[in-house]
Amino acid sequence: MAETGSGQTPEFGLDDADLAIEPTVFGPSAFAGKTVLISGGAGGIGRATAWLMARCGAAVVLTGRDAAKLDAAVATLRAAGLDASAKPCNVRDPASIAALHDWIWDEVGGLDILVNSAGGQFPQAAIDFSVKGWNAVIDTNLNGTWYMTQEAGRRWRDAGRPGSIVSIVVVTRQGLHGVAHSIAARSGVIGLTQALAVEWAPLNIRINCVAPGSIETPGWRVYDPSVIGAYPRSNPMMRTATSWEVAEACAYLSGDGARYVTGEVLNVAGGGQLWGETWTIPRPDYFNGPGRTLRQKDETP
Ligand SMILES: CCCCCCCCCCC/C=C/C(=O)SCCNC(=O)CCNC(=O)[C@H](O)C(C)(C)COP(=O)(O)OP(=O)(O)OC[C@H]1O[C@@H](n2cnc3c(N)ncnc32)[C@H](O)[C@@H]1OP(=O)(O)O
Ligand SMILES: NC(=O)C1=CN([C@@H]2O[C@H](COP(=O)(O)OP(=O)(O)OC[C@H]3O[C@@H](n4cnc5c(N)ncnc54)[C@H](OP(=O)(O)O)[C@@H]3O)[C@@H](O)[C@H]2O)C=CC1
Repeated sequence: MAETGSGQTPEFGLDDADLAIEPTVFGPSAFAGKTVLISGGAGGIGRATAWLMARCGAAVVLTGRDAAKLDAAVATLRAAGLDASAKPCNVRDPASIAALHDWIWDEVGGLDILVNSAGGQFPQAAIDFSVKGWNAVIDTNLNGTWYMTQEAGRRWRDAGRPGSIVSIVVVTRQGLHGVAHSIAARSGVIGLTQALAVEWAPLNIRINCVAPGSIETPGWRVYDPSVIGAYPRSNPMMRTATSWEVAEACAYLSGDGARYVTGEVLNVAGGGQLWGETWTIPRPDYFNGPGRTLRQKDETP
């Protein structure tokens, strides 16, 4: 784990020095002339996506709540000769999203691609969720993604320009436990994506999701080391992955290579979506027993 250009040492994941040189399948002008807005752009996956697309010629605009974190990320991108800027915004606040888009359309010259990577949750047994905790996760991941998506869609419609959106979700169908609030929110984002893929096709707007598996990023700080230790075994490839591996999926789906793809969820999870279960809290004892045969069905597990 190395120092970031911002002087911060991330606990997990690639730093800016890594992101500046990671090899990519995309050519240096794959995103030339494109402006890409990335929420969560100073976080793990968002930052990797910013580096990848900027290295491929895009003007990247980062957003998130923490202005200092954004400024540091932009400084290292610019120091590498890349086109980057930032403006803080809370995705839970539609007014701050409108202000961000005003700035992008007035000062940056418009938008081509939106990557919704702002998000997260905390690990907790669902039965213990507080109302505030539930609302924080739903508001960030479902409402926040919707507010950002709707604002981008309206601007593209009004400008008569095409657009492309990629929203980062989680693998909802199988195997991720201890984050039921997030599964609920992300299932909403996936349903929204499928609905909008149809409604917005006439507007020439494509919309897709990427569902990452175990990706080492600073966001992992909220998980207990004992559960993080099991993440390499959360998929048949038996490893965790880098934010770069998710960034390449975002670049594919948002770019011209996916021009006939809309309404999809691309799992970038090493096959984890077909595998066993993963816990973000310690696995309850109930699931650690041998299980019961039919003859034993009335016994305590
Ligand atoms: C099947 C294949 C899949 C395999 C996958 C395998 C491995 C998966 C790895 C884990 C899965 C996902 C990982 C990630 O997504 S990591 C990257 C994302 N980053 C984060 O999650 C960072 C932390 N989360 C956040 O910052 C969230 O955005 C959050 C919504 C929690 C932040 O909101 P806010 O800033 O408003 O948070 P507050 O601190 O103000 O809290 C608001 C209330 O929320 C409750 N809360 C918060 N934290 C906890 C906690 N740790 N425990 C219990 N409750 C919590 C609480 O009510 C807060 O209010 P109070 O502070 O007043 O009590
Ligand atoms: N890492 C993993 O293993 C996995 C991650 N994911 C998902 O991928 C996405 C990116 O995660 P990752 O990069 O790992 O996590 P990080 O925590 O590193 O990045 C998330 C970013 O979201 C921003 N953010 C959070 N809340 C808000 C808000 N209300 N408004 C604006 N920005 C906000 C944060 O910036 P700031 O604090 O400045 O607001 C932060 O930089 C998340 O949705 C995450 O849940 C899904 C599956 C697995």
